[in-house]
Amino acid sequence: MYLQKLSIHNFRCYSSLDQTFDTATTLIDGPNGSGKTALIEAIYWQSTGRSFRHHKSTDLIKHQQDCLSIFSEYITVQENRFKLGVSYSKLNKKTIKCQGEMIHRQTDIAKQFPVIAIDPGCFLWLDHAPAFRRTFLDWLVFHVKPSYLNIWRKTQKVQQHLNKLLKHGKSAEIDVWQSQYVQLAELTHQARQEVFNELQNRFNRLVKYFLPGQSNLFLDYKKGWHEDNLLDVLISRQQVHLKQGYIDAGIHKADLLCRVNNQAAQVFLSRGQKKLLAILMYVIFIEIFETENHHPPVICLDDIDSELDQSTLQLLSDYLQQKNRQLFITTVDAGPVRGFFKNPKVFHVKQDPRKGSILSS
Ligand SMILES: Nc1ncnc2c1ncn2[C@@H]1O[C@H](COP(=O)(O)OP(=O)(O)OP(=O)(O)O)[C@@H](O)[C@H]1O
Repeated sequence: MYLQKLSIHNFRCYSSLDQTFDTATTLIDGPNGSGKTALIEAIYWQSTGRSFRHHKSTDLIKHQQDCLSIFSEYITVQENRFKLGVSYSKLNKKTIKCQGEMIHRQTDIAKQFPVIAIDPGCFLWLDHAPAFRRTFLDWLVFHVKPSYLNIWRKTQKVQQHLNKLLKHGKSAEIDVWQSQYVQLAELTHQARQEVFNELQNRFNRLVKYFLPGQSNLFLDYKKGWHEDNLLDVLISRQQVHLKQGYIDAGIHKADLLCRVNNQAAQVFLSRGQKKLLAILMYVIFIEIFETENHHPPVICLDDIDSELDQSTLQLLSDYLQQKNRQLFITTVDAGPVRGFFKNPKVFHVKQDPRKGSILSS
């Protein structure tokens, strides 16, 4: 599946854009603030309903406009054409249409037209708070095990209720809810552990390939409680939990830890190595996604070249270009990076005072 046509109206700095692409890598270059990221953000937002820059959707509407819309045409491996249109107005009204039919759930679109974005926020994978890596792991588990979403939601609900009881000191009910929480937390942990094992295998393989000098780099999964039995932990800490009004051990404390020689990797690795490692985590996600879904997602990589040296860039671009993946890559200057890709299509973005951002080849 690849994105062949894209029309953007009133999305951030774009008033109107109509562009066709092919399966070759698309390099988008231009000065700071010209609209490179906004272009891949539009592709990502249309599929997922979210911006990777964590802004409210209303911020995406071009200033002084009331509504944005994005139309695209995807071509499947069997050469079938799918027309997709998403519009969003300041009144929070969103309309999604596929082949002219109204679609009510964004997740149906995200599944059918998957787009994965790797942006500078992702590059801080190691430096982010644990919640970021936990969400990353959960995101991976949701894709591998669709039933996980249900378990995860139930666990969150029971945990919220348990915390409410602790806050109001309702000790009589706590035991029952604690046991229920432990059962669900164990299921959540098991699913995370299984997917983590797969993640770890792939991580070890990719580190050997991309960072051969870092043979002491290890990825670990912390489940969120220290002892084997979570119930024992909750019972022994109940007085503390009653005092603070919440449990401090459980699935909300899980994390992925990366170590070099038993030292936290984030304090040891260079900025470029940390960026590469972060990209590798998303490469693993892409690989696992492809294994589960049998087709590659569209990959958007923002600001690829900063902090990566030439040989790393070559390795990475060779790796990403396998399996007919469609890549959209932004860079301030395509000149030095175009040689890393097979016949890339280069587009230049610039701001026009009247028309907003415009694209030229
Ligand atoms: N809702 C909006 N309406 C109009 N313009 C906007 C809106 N939101 C953001 N912009 C502008 O869009 C422009 C493009 O931003 P974008 O992040 O895409 O630039 P970029 O080319 O990726 O820059 P950099 O190289 O610095 O990362 C910016 O100048 C920004 O001020």
